[in-house]
Amino acid sequence: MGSEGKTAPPKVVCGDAGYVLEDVPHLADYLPDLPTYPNPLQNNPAYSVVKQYFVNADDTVAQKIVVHKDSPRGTHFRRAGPRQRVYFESDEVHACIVTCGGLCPGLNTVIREIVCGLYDMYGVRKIIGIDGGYRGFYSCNTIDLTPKSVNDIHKRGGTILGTSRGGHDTSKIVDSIEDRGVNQVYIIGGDGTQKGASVIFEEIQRRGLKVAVAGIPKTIDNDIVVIDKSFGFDTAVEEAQRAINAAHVEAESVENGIGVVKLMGRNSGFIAMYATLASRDVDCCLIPESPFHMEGKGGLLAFIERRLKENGHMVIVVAEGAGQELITESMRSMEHQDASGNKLLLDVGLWLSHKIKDHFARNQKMAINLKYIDPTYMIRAVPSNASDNVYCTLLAHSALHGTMAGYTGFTVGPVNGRHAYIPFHRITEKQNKVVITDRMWARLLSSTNQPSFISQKDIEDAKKEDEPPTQLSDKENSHGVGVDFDTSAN
Ligand SMILES: Nc1ncnc2c1ncn2[C@@H]1O[C@H](COP(=O)(O)OP(=O)(O)O)[C@@H](O)[C@H]1O
Ligand SMILES: O=P(O)(O)OC[C@H]1O[C@](O)(COP(=O)(O)O)[C@@H](O)[C@@H]1O
Ligand SMILES: [Mg+2]
Repeated sequence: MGSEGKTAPPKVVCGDAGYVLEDVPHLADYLPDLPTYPNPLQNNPAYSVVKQYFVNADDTVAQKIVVHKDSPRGTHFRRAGPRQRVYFESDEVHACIVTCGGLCPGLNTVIREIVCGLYDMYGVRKIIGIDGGYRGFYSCNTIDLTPKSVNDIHKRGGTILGTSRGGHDTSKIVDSIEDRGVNQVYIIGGDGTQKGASVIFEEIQRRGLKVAVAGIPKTIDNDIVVIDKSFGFDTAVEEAQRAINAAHVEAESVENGIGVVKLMGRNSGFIAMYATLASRDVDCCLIPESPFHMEGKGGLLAFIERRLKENGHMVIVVAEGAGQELITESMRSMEHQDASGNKLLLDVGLWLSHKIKDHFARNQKMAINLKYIDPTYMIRAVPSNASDNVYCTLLAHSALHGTMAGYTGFTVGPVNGRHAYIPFHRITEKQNKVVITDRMWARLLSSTNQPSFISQKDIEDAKKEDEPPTQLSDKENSHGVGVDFDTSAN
């Protein structure tokens, strides 16, 4: 089937005034003679009345929206949405959906909306779910998915398909795709999953198969670059408020009360930062991007003493990846990894709680009353909130419009509020991190009045970096927290 060849280089198109399109692959790139069909949406009673429903073939989305008079137009991505012509007939499509990596609110909503979208908009009838992440591709069990079977799943946390870490064997996965006759693969997962999706796509292309591969970015940590934010993040921040409120109530009810709340965030502290900014009850927020120290003037312990003297209580929010180097210094280093190769973290919340208790007990300066709350999995296991549900729907629709139109090897997501198809390599080349020399972290520091722990070297390093901004980093181009999604064309 088709011509077998090497992996194609990234598709980059340059235009006038510094315009660059970082395009995504298309089935026609390696299968040039594929037939096309009119998009069945043009006869769909709900959608046919929409003015300009189909996306113009040349529409692209700018990565940078704040520009200066003379600045080049910069990087663009192909705009997501339905096309006039599609590369699959309805009864030809055999789609599969897989969820990988850690849980995240909204996984079930994305699954539901892919199934219902393919059924209702494109008349697709063959959709299966892969059981338990990538390794499910080489088990016999698959789950038949219909609008009826997925009808209520968005009200539940987790993923009805199950998930796993590790177990990615590219050629076995593609063998399974080929053997089952699957021709559209929807892969929902984080940075690790998108790396896996990228190599699956490359192998499919190498074998010359008419199989479209779409990635839907999932990460509660919001550590995926380029896109405005990831689904489930808002829900997580909202759910974290309950834990912070509990910590605050406990802390202010006793003399010298300290509430320590640990939140998720392996390498990126977005949940902790936004939960802190939203709550206003937090006195100190510790994230992986901002190394801190305990002892001495300007250290965390001195700050705690000061805040307790001023207010009589305090709340500390700590992201799970914060202070790892401090813990490994004081314990024997344990370099363990999970099945996907992610570093296993030491419990910073417990460590911090012991350190604080020990400090006040040793110095006998004041009696403290510390409560440690670890709501991490409770925050991850809840169903998505209303706004994440709508966002998940748009992601699912953008993904299936893309595959029906023959695009492949892409991740879908909002870039400056407009959904775009982004090549895998742009999503997987680095992680999205809180930039501690940006305005958003400054807002946090000013709201908590905690020590910044930022050294002159951090400031110099940040100045040297000249990278395109990401949305939540609140650099020049970002929207900050709120992203107004244009729902009209997704
Ligand atoms: N570099 C990689 N190449 C291929 N597969 C990968 C890669 N990194 C991770 N994976 C696979 O992706 C899946 C999820 O990865 P993981 O890091 O656990 O979660 P997440 O996708 O949420 O970041 C696992 O099955 C893992 O084997
Ligand atoms: O206990 P698990 O399932 O390995 O998950 C823990 C990890 O999952 C996360 O919430 C999200 O990580 P992924 O996006 O890689 O799934 C991390 O913050 C956390 O370290
Ligand atoms: Mg990850």
